[in-house]
Amino acid sequence: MLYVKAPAKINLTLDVLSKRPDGYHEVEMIMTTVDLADRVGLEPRTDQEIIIHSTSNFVPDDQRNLAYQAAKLMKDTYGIEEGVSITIDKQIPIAAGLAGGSSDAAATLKGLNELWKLHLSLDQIAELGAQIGSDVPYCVYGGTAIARGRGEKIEHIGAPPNCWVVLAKPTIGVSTAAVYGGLNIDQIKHPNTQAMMDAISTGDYAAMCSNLGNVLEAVTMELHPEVASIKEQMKRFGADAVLMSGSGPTVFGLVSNEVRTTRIVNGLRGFCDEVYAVRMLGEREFLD
Ligand SMILES: C[C@](O)(CO)[C@H](O)COP(=O)(O)OP(=O)(O)OC[C@H]1O[C@@H](n2ccc(N)nc2=O)[C@H](O)[C@@H]1O
Ligand SMILES: Nc1ncnc2c1ncn2[C@@H]1O[C@H](COP(=O)(O)OP(=O)(O)OP(=O)(O)O)[C@@H](O)[C@H]1O
Repeated sequence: MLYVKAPAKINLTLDVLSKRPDGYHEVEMIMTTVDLADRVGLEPRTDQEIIIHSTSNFVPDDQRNLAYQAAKLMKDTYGIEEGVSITIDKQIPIAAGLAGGSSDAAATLKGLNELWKLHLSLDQIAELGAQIGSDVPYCVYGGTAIARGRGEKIEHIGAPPNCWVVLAKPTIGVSTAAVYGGLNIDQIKHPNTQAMMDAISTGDYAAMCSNLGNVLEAVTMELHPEVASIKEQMKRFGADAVLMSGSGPTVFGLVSNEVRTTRIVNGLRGFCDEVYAVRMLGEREFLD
């Protein structure tokens, strides 16, 4: 069995620039990987089947699974005459805005590249991944990056200043399509992406905190007021800055010290079932 780590991401910024004729939105967003990860196991099969086993009952075990779609795409593109059993040890909350499914798909593509000895570069794998979902190319590389286009154009940047990240996911799941669909482009309050880039490149933690921003947050909060109340709680318990990740509903808080991190996690446990304290993984070379 070949095991591949599939880490979650958070969005430090998420801006929407325009709506495209193909129905997607032109985005500009800074993402970074955190050390909360699924583990994807790949085992070759002599038949042609792609079989999914997952530790979660809430993840589909058929062609709707993004890991299944990744394996099918790779098999069809390169004419592979064998199958694969894929085991997903699910640790990342589902439909959370943390790119769990996209990361499983990216890990599957990277693992099958080895298992099937395809010798593809990361760039080639990322290009394949874009056919599965907008977040998959970023997940193929991981680390810290600014993504543009519909999310598939990736430019790597340095690691953010070191801190703790508290993640809290309300029990609701969110449909990404519904959130983008609810966005009113004319009323967007754009985050300052350049200021966030500068904060990261100079290692300025306070500036990173004050420049967090996500234009989808207001849309998801309107649909799910729980998101606003978790943000409030997290601030009240002492986070330095709080934001919703991706299309939500997971809220993350940045915290500079460990004692306060523990206090926030313990405080939130009363309000929220899924709470985690994690670190940013920063640069790509620290991922494995
Ligand atoms: C919210 C984010 O997670 C932020 O990283 C991503 O933008 C969404 O990435 P994803 O879940 O991989 O999205 P996809 O599976 O490609 O698209 C799901 C749906 O979201 C909407 N969508 C997605 C990406 C984008 N740039 N514009 C969009 O309008 C579309 O309605 C699309 O049908
Ligand atoms: N391997 C997978 N893991 C989790 N969900 C999956 C997977 N494959 C397909 N799905 C489906 O995708 C939906 C979205 O789940 P996912 O956890 O990827 O959302 P997300 O974290 O919001 O992703 P993103 O941030 O990329 O929008 C789920 O409702 C689930 O039915």
